[in-house]
Amino acid sequence: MKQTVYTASPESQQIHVWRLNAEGSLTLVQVVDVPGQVQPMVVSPDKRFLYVGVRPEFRVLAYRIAPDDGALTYTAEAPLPGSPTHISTDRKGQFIFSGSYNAGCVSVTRLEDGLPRDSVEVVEGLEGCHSANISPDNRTLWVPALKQDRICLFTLSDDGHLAAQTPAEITTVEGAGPRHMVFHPNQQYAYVVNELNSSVDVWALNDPNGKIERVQTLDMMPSDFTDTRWAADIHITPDGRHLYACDRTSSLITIFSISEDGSVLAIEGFQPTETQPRGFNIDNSGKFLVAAGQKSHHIALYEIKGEQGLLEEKGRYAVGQGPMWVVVNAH
Ligand SMILES: O=C1O[C@H](COP(=O)(O)O)[C@@H](O)[C@H](O)[C@H]1O
Repeated sequence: MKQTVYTASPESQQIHVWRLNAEGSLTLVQVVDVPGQVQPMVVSPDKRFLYVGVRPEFRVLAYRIAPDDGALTYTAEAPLPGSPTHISTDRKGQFIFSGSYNAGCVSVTRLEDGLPRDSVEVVEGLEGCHSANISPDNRTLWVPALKQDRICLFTLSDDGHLAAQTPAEITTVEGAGPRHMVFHPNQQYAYVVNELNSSVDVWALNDPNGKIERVQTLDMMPSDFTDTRWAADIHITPDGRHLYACDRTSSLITIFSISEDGSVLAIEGFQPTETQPRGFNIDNSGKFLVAAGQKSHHIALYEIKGEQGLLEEKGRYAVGQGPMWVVVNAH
């Protein structure tokens, strides 16, 4: 399996393309100058395209991915209704979802043969909208509205429209600020990182009547941490055994183990990382983690080790200015 790491650096308007070598190192393949401040990125389910959200002219750009070395070629673009804070796709590669924190909306852009075309839906009134996450069955879009302490639930129709479900939302504790999330591979649990109180919620999805219940809330900070909490990103290993979440003030990655059934998290340790880690990701084999330091202008590569999933640093690399998003593609 070949793997490519993409990092987005909005301040220098660049995407760095890296080959991830099996022994745990990165080799620079390409530096792409992007026509705008590049922030969120996602690879299409068929691995042919990288979609990136840019500003100040709000657009999604599509880059074709070279199958041999992962290099990018600009191919197409489409406008977005607000500054793209988060970009994702549905699981069939028919739609792009973009959440906008500043515009308080989520939008759906139709894809045609992998290329972004027209906008088919915009839902407003989602204050501090921070991500859009399609469920494993491709039916429900989970949209955290950070400033409203709620995660809105929409049914995705075949033509890309979003209909509020009943109930239309789940709520966190007051002041939590739900931001990013991941699903367990067994499809029974979701894990949400809350920005404003640096906690992680475990949501159970296995109720026979479809009720979504919060079954655990964990403080992700060390017990002696007293500074401002400012969590950012969360990722899970493909085998569902380890979960990681980062906090920007402390520049720590919290390492969690996950119980066999996915229902219980336990903190295994804290990994100091690059300054102000706003984005990180895990490779497709579950062996490596790459974290971006928005203030260090470097990325760090870690090997995920042992039963506890602790992180061992393998190297750090200069990227562009203000790196804040990491994607890993297997091809
Ligand atoms: O993480 C955060 O994100 C929001 C939105 O970011 P943007 O890059 O889409 O403008 C930001 O305003 C907030 O302060 C920050 O904590």
